[in-house]
Amino acid sequence: MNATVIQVDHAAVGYDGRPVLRDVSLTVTAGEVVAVLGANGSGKSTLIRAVLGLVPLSAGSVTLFGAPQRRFRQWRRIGYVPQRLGAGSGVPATVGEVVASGRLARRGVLRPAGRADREAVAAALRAVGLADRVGDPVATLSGGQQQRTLIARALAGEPELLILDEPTAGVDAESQEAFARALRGFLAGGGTVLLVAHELGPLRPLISRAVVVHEGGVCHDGAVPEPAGHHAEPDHDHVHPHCDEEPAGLWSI
Ligand SMILES: Nc1ncnc2c1ncn2[C@@H]1O[C@H](COP(=O)(O)OP(=O)(O)OP(=O)(O)O)[C@@H](O)[C@H]1O
Repeated sequence: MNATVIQVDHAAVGYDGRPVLRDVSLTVTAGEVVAVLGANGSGKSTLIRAVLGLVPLSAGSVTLFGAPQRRFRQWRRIGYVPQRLGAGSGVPATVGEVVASGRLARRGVLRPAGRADREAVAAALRAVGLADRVGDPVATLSGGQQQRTLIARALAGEPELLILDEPTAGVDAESQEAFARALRGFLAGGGTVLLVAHELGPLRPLISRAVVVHEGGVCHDGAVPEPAGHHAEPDHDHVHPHCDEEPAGLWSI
């Protein structure tokens, strides 16, 4: 059996005392691609922030690579792509600089970039199809290309686990395909993925398991729900996860 990469046991999270997640348990093993699905505001981002220790648990526990999260120090084993940078973040950095920043945790800020760093940055840019944009300011890229830049930054750190918050939301078809290709390469190298998604699109065949969050709890953990009803056309791949005990219709996401 593959090693456990993420284990969440009976976790509860709240903001300012308001509960958002309650009694959530989740296991991700090496080589899996687990998609977290659910309606807006159901707590998907909160769940992955809790896995990363970016929000504290009010109950339960998180284990990363077999270590209790509060004692875990090997953060370079994890690449994180947060939800989209707001438009006009004002960052004048070039694509190459942003991707190179993904090497910092590996090389230490004070050591100059070496050949391995440069090669990792070049490989990550090729993986997302942006090698020809290396010198361009990030602000001049489309939203989808900016998202690919953030994915390349995470890949450049050569992580074992990628955690992605809606990597394809509002991203054009070309960027979605580029992302699916990059993910395939990452998986072929033995990587593990936890991602939040609304539309699976070209990612669908890569997903090994879906976890559906509803009203702060996990109501489904298993096969990827099929697109339903009039959304079933091939070009419309919204996911409509249902839970047995819930009436249909509550689930549109
Ligand atoms: N930093 C915060 N402070 C206070 N409340 C928050 C914070 N972040 C999220 N929330 C609230 O927690 C709930 C869950 O939010 P979360 O972002 O986890 O949902 P989500 O499922 O990822 O939603 P979406 O699909 O819209 O991204 C929402 O009601 C949200 O308003």
